[in-house]
Amino acid sequence: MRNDLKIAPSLLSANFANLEKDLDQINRSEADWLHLDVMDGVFVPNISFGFPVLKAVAAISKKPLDMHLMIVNPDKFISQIRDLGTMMMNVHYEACPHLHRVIQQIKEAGMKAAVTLNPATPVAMLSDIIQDLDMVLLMSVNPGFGGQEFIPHTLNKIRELRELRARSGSNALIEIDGGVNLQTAPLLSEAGADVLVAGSAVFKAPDMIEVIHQLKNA
Ligand SMILES: O=C(CO)[C@@H](O)[C@H](O)COP(=O)(O)O
Repeated sequence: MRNDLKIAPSLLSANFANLEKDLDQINRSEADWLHLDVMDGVFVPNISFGFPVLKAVAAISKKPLDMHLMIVNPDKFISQIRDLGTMMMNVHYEACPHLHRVIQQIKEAGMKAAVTLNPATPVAMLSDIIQDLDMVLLMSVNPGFGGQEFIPHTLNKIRELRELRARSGSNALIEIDGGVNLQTAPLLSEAGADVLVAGSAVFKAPDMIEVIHQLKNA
């Protein structure tokens, strides 16, 4: 069994009427990071939460913040994201025509930098940037909503990404987001994922702390 698999619960599936209670469970769990999905209604067909909520969450989260920006022009918000105490800033390949510049700006701001790929974007698109990345996030559903079904082709993409990573000498972690649960987590772990994001599998469970423990041991 691996002992290095990281779990990042996605707040999108939390009870927004009682965020403090849900965050207390995450704080007391074996979760490694807290995953925060910011949506703008333009890049994805949904709107989630913005800076007022992020500030309140950052103030009580004891887990490092893994910020997933599903927005156009994410470079406009780098300093505001950094000021929240963000550990990792994820931007979408599909949203950044000047990706190299954005990655450098994120790192200069003192955060780790990650690039996210939508399900239809090939891993090969990262061949000229992977050496600069701390992480690659592969979407295993189309971004915008929690509770969707896992796209099995993601398993092939993980294997391709591992090959690209090895060829380029990159240390980028591989994170998977969408449809992660107790059935898919062992497959993802075996394929070589380093970080699993789980929304509904965690926040809709009767015992969040126990589910996180089980995912961690997938
Ligand atoms: O980025 C997203 C959705 O766009 C995810 O982070 C979801 O929040 C994952 O939810 P589940 O598929 O685990 O319910």
